[in-house]
Amino acid sequence: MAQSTLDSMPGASTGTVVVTEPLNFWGGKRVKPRQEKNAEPVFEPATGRVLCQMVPCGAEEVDEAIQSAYAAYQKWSKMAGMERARVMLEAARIIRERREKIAKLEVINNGKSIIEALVDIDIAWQSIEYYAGLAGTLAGQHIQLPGGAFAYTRREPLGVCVGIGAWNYPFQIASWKSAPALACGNAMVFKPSPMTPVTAVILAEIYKEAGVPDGLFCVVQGGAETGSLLCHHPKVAKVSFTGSVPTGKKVMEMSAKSVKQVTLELGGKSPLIIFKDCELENAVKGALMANFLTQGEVCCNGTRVFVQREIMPQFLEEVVKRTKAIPVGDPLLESTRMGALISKPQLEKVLGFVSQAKKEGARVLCGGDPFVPSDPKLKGGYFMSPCVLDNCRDDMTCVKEEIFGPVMSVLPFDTEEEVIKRANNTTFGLASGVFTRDISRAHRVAENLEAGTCFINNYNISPVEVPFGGYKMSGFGRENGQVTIEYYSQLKTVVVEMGDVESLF
Ligand SMILES: NC(=O)C1=CN([C@@H]2O[C@H](COP(=O)(O)OP(=O)(O)OC[C@H]3O[C@@H](n4cnc5c(N)ncnc54)[C@H](O)[C@@H]3O)[C@@H](O)[C@H]2O)C=CC1
Ligand SMILES: C[N+](C)(C)CCCC(=O)O
Repeated sequence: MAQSTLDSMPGASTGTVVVTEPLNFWGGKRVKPRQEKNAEPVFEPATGRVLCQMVPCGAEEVDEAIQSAYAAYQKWSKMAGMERARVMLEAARIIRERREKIAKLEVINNGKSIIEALVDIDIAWQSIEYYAGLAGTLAGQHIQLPGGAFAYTRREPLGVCVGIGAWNYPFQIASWKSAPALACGNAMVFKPSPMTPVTAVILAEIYKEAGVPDGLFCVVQGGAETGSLLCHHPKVAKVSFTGSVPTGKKVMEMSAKSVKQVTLELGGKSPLIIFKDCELENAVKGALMANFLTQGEVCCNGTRVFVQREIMPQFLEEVVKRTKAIPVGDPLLESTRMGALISKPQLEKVLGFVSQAKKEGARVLCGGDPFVPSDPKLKGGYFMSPCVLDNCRDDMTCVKEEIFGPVMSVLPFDTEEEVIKRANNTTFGLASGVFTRDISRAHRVAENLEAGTCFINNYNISPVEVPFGGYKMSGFGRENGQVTIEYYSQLKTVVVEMGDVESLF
């Protein structure tokens, strides 16, 4: 049953797959929803067809999943880091072996191109492999005290952690959250976005197959209500959330009631600054990478592209030429470079941003329209042509708000000082980028930008060794890199007396 969705993948094409297996997972197996009455249809973005039903978990189901995670945590946390590492390495190996099938299912549910989904799945197993490597290195400190006394610290897990995911990187987000959690000895209950429910449960099955105790990685389906049940549950020690700023604030508020730790990966409106001394072809490629991955539905996208005035004409000519050449269409074809947006409302929202931009005086240099591919089966898909906006000003809606679609806003600038001020004039602070051949300038700009990441002469690469996370309202806490161990563990201090107690009483 479990394997059957994946097993049907090799021959699957767009418009053919229906998922009927239960999508919840706890106690080491898939679990049928208790009542189907609140089922919501899940759509295949490339066709608009119903892919499956998502049935939200209620309070009893959430509690069952958390209890099962807690039981697994008690076993897993007692194992040596090296033993946990071995299981995690096996999980990474299985994902690598099934990468094509998992990527295909991800495409069918998310709409992104297969070429990107394969990279996503690779980054997912790499993250599990990376944290497996760290699991055996967790250690404390030994501190000498007077009179032979000493103290030592232990790095201990938190307990049951909750992961709440967005729909743009469904499998990758589940892996990025569970890998450091599991490496530290925690269990995780993961809730995917209700729009992309089908691949998290595949990860749960793979962890099980690799040998984790039953319940260690659970999946509960649902939306806001299920999410808030998770954030309120007394047995949950931490919530790691990826999504929008308004929901992130609610998650933090709910978690505060029982003092749960929180990691928030929220939205952005990141600046990409292109100086006239850049290598122009690389800067243009960087701008495309910064805006058009996953149909522009990426939180760290560099959607405010500041271009130094002297090179604006050449930049625009090249960026428009390349944007017009992006093959949009069937996301399962290897030649496709842009697939369908996640949903009809999201498509309408993004097109709404483009028409608002026009009203406010922006000029559409290309794209920004609904796109109907010639293949009849894609007629109901949520496609649009990637868009470049010129004549933008800092006060325009398209420059201030996160669009989450394939829309690049280009803004001219004159001086470094001016562009830093304008780049930082936002409540977001997730990422940033700079293209220049002047190395001092590159590092000076990186220092002065208020963002959790700055890419120099590239954009949107995400090696798992490198920490990722926001400044300002883009959130706090980090994912990936060594530092994330600190966000999934706590330090215990043990103080040891070797002599007599000197009592004041
Ligand atoms: N930073 C990022 O990676 C992402 C940002 N976004 C932004 O958010 C916008 C809306 O997308 P949504 O998927 O609706 O984002 P969202 O922030 O509403 O949802 C993200 C996750 O939180 C869950 N959730 C919703 N309400 C909750 C609550 N009250 N308590 C606990 N969990 C809750 C959702 O079910 C989903 O799993 C997008 O248009 C985009 O601007 C969306 C997805 C990813
Ligand atoms: C993989 N990467 C860097 C393109 C995006 C990851 C952040 C997100 O969830 O949007």
